[in-house]
Amino acid sequence: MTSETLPLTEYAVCARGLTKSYGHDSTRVEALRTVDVAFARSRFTAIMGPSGSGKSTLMHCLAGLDTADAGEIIIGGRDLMNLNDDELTMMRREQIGFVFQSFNLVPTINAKDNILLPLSLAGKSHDREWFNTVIDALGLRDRLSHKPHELSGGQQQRVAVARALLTRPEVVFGDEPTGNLDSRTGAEVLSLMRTSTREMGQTIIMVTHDPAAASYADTVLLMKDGSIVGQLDDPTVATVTEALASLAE
Ligand SMILES: Nc1ncnc2c1ncn2[C@@H]1O[C@H](COP(=O)(O)OP(=O)(O)OP(=O)(O)O)[C@@H](O)[C@H]1O
Repeated sequence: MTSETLPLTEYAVCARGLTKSYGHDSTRVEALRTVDVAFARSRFTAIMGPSGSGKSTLMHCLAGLDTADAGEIIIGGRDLMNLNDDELTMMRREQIGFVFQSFNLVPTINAKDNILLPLSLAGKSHDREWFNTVIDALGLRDRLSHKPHELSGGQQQRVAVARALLTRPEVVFGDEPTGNLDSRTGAEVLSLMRTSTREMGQTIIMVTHDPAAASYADTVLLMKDGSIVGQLDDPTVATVTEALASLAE
């Protein structure tokens, strides 16, 4: 998925020359080694690789949750690396959606208010038609008045997905979004995420260790030692498992 194959405007997220290291001298770890990567719009991409290969660092830098040492990260036509703290906060609120393993819902408010929270924080009203489309696609209509503890894990994660989709962000980042769900519920959430790319044009980038989860993506990017070392299109559990095994050799 190099940025040479499509015009730059076709990419939701583009990064060039991304480097990030932790520690100093003998404890120095190069978590990202000059990574160039571009994520086409309306695609579902999974990032995989052995433990310590730099997946989370890459995702956190792309999402503006961590700062790279050098490079460019273009989202919605703006370079994240040049934004001040306030601009970055606005960018994360408006252009970026998040779905975490631990759902991260506010326990004291109901599902509807959780879904609307990013817009409420930005002082914006919601587009009712889009809200209805999202909650119907995610099967949440009869759960809106429930608080998170009154919902199953899968329902809570669907609320988190709805919250991420509601601002129509440039990109939704998922960090092991089905890591806390049983396999059937996880499959349900992943197919809804895939539907959002196909039917709503959403771009999704997900870090996962699970070949079954990755098989829902359009593309798998493979990382090793802080670099992207391969790509699998139309992945299946078998091709992902084989690719991961060959990375471990
Ligand atoms: N805060 C930190 N301080 C020091 N080193 C770190 C820190 N965060 C990550 N690293 C190191 O950077 C490298 C990449 O870590 P990262 O968490 O991005 O890998 P990962 O592929 O997401 O791993 P995992 O699959 O285990 O979650 C690893 O060697 C890790 O030990």
